[in-house]
Amino acid sequence: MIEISNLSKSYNNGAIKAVDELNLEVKAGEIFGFLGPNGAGKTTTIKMMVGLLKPDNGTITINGHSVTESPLAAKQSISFVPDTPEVYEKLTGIEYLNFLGDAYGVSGEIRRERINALLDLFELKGAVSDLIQTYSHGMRQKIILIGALLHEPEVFILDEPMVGLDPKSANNLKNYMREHCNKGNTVFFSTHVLEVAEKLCDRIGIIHKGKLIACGTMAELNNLSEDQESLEKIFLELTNK
Ligand SMILES: Nc1ncnc2c1ncn2[C@@H]1O[C@H](COP(=O)(O)OP(=O)(O)OP(=O)(O)O)[C@@H](O)[C@H]1O
Repeated sequence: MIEISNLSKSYNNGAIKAVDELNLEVKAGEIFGFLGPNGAGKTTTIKMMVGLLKPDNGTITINGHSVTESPLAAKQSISFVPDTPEVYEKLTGIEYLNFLGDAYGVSGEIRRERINALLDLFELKGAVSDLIQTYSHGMRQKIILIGALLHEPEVFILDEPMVGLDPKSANNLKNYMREHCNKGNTVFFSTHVLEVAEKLCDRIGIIHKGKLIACGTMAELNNLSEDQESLEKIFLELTNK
């Protein structure tokens, strides 16, 4: 469960208000899609949620733990997939996964089983002994996803996760997200792919110029728009105001 209250963040000594008094709640068992135009404040919000940026104001609580007051407890239940697949290039895929298994305390048979299943799911088994520096963009994205899923996070946070994935892997990831939430976990992800958000998410939030301008189920968002045709139409109407 994620609770965000009055969250704000500025850059350049206040000249750029990236996130402005954001309030948001995502319940256990929900897939939440975070949408917004370029520069709206999605990545800044996500970086504060995972403890990579300090908020100017407001609070973020993950499964009851404040990200700023109890960062270790909060981070233990999070996995984060950033929008740029930067990863230790001098490790092989399997060395990287074992490193994360050690960091998150996933050991023995469970580690082996999960790594095998996830490598099969994302079709990366053939490359797992190669150095990550030889991986393509999509392969790097996949090894980061596998590493992030290794400890079966209660709260799975992803910044534009479909970018660089081939259609089959993207589909496998979407199915995984749904199964993960069906077990009572939470998924929060940002995307520009409105079709994915419309089909996959239980609820959607739209951020524009740092402010949450809409939030709800597709049915609730439909009620905010004169043109109830598609999420694309609703998004364009709301963010053009
Ligand atoms: N390190 C930084 N220093 C100064 N300004 C920044 C910094 N990072 C982001 N910004 C600004 O903050 C605002 C929000 O940026 P952010 O990256 O959070 O948007 P976003 O919604 O993730 O955009 P995109 O969809 O393009 O990835 C933008 O105006 C951006 O220029």
